[in-house]
Amino acid sequence: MLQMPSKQLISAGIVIVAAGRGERAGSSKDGPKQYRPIGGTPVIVHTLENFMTWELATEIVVVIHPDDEALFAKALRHIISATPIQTVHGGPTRQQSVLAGLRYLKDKHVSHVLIHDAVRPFFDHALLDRIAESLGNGAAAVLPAMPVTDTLKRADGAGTVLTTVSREQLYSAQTPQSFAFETILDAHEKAAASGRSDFTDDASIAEWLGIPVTIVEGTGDNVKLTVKSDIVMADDKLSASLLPDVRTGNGYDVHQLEAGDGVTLCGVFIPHDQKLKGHSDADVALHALTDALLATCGAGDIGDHFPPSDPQWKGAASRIFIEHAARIVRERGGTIMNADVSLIAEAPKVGPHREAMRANLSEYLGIDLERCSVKATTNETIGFVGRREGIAAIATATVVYRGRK
Ligand SMILES: Nc1ccn([C@@H]2O[C@H](COP(=O)(O)OP(=O)(O)OP(=O)(O)O)[C@@H](O)[C@H]2O)c(=O)n1
Ligand SMILES: C[C@](O)(CO)[C@H](O)COP(=O)(O)O
Repeated sequence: MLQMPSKQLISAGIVIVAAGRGERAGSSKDGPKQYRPIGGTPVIVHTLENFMTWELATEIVVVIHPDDEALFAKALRHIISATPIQTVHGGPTRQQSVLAGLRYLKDKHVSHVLIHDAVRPFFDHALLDRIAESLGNGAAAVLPAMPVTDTLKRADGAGTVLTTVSREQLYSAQTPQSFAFETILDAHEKAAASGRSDFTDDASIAEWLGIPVTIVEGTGDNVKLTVKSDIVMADDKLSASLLPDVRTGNGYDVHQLEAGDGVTLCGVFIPHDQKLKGHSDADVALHALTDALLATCGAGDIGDHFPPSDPQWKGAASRIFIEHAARIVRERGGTIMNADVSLIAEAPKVGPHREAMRANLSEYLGIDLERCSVKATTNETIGFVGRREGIAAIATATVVYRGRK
């Protein structure tokens, strides 16, 4: 007779707790740590996709904070699968959030439940299968854990070591902690009724009631993203496996010359017997470079952002325009790698001012001087440039955006 693998005997509800505030990770414009991008995608999306592609997951509920509705909806836009995801609101402690998720699953006919921290995105299906196998073999409570490998110290509040603690028999607890559904729901209800809300994991609630907890081997990668450096490390790890997304943009601009006292090029004023005509300071070089930057992320051109018809830009320093473009690039995940400007002018001479111009670009764009280049050529006395009727500029920007898998 064909034997079913014991993991197939379970129908697994999944509770993903994501209602924490992530205080230890510090604040960020992306919201609490579960919504911060790693490798370009919010942490919680990695976690969700990992469960959604596991064959035994029958029902997934995500426990979110009431303030995070919009953040969660935005994160979901990264998910291609049509699998519906339910949400419920969590409570002030992890324990209360888990109970909210378990209560949601009450009438969903799942035999077992896997309870997981949203901020542990790096588990794999092999771990889930080990857990399911153990549950299928009759374990009431399964804890993925790793033996402690560091030497452990107990210290006083001032940071002085009091003693070395033996690591024998010590394990570091991970999630998903997994249970026979009715058993853990009942245990959580009892813990809540007792007035306790300080259990930091679900296995400890089972232990509190004398329910045996079986350890299965966790994975070294299944770390909880707790502090800021955990998130930086996770981002580096994922970003390294992404394809580089290098984009170049070019820009071109011309301004007419008329009688005057000097021209401003790359933010440097050069005394001259002519000036450039324009609505702003007519810095043709910065205008071309602004367009080049905007072109790396399809953000239109300088006129879209600073219409010449708008009186507020009359006489404006073009530094405003280029800093605005650099900000847009950064907001869209870009890192400016190189900025290259070629000026085409019969006069004045650019050479003596070139280093000052590069220094300005470096300051405006917030990048190293060696990534900023300014070159100049005459037009060999021909054409409108050669007749000193105008100055032209061509610019190229190179930007690396966060890559894609
Ligand atoms: N009231 C809470 C507290 C925590 N969690 C979730 O439980 C997991 C446990 O991770 P933890 O690092 O403790 O998260 P936070 O409580 O957010 O972190 P902190 O203590 O630094 O504020 C996280 O996915 C977190 O969102 C939750 O759902 N509800
Ligand atoms: C559930 C848990 O992730 C297992 O390691 C952990 O107990 C959460 O505890 P924390 O104190 O909220 O970090």
